[in-house]
Amino acid sequence: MSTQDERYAFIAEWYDPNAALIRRYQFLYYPKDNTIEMYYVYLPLSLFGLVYKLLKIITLGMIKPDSMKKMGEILDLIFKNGFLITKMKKVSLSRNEALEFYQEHQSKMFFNTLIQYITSGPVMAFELMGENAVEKWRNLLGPTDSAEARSEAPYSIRARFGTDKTQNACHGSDSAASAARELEFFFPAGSAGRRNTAVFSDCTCGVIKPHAVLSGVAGQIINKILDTGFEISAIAMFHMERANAEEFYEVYKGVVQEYSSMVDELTSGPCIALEIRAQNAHHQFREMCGPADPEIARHLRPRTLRAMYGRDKVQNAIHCTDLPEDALLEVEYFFKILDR
Ligand SMILES: Nc1ncnc2c1ncn2[C@@H]1O[C@H](COP(=O)(O)OP(=O)(O)OP(=O)(O)O)[C@@H](O)[C@H]1O
Repeated sequence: MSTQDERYAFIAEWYDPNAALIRRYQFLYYPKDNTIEMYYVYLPLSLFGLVYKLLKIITLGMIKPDSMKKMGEILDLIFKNGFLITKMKKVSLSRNEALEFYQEHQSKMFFNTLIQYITSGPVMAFELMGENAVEKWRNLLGPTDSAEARSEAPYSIRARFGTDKTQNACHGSDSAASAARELEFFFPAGSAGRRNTAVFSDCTCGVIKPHAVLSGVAGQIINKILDTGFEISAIAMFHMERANAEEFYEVYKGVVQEYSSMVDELTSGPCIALEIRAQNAHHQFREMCGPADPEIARHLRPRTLRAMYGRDKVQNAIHCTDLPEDALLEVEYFFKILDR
């Protein structure tokens, strides 16, 4: 081949969060005129499913009722162990939903106890992505029995947060096939899935921004919010469309210079929306977030979330509702309108 005909071919993969699949592209680079060509490599959905299964790169994780108060620490461990969380939602399972989810255990002696336990309070389901995710997540969980976990795998999640054989902190799919079924149970393709747990009263809205989620500090932020005594009554991950982000930030349009950059940031990756409850939630939570500019926050209020996790006025770690009268509207925007 002459240098005139020379070309370099690359396969690039991009995880499309809206479609929840990996899109594959072929790039061709032609040195003779410095041009590129790009082709979308089409694989039917079923084949993508197969690829997922073969590579075992996604799995379902769930924080069980006994460990929901440790949600922040558990999420932090997940990020530190190199997983990507691509979907997440706090839900309350009804008895029928629990029976369906744990159908494979219906003949077991412990079945009734298990159903009672898993419906005793809200749980948090999440999709985890990473190399060999099914096995890696099960290893991080440790043995089923928390006591055994403490002696055999002392750094595992069940050793650290579990109580006994039933109350063992977290669940993980046991195979790629179970992962596919369980992910479909919580996050069915083409619909919002299980109902979120928002209560829409005495609340305010918090949104952990994409830069903070992508840099792996969302667990620490959630931990601090819980430690301060706020209730996180609803939580879900969103991948915002531009039109939605513009609508959400509508009140800042023409008022705040950074409006367009704020929209860019909110659409740059996954964000985590929270319904925060407390007495005087709006005021208290704003106090905890601190001044909008992290530089100012670091000088004046160094223990606030923006001082600790913010980078600049746009990437300031967390959004909190400005005006008390907008608090419920913002919570409704995420948990009634976007998560229908
Ligand atoms: N012997 C038991 N006594 C009481 N509860 C049990 C017992 N064995 C299992 N369980 C409960 O049932 C769940 C499902 O049991 P399974 O055998 O699938 O364990 P696992 O695969 O380690 O856990 P999980 O499916 O939740 O990830 C356990 O996580 C635990 O909550």
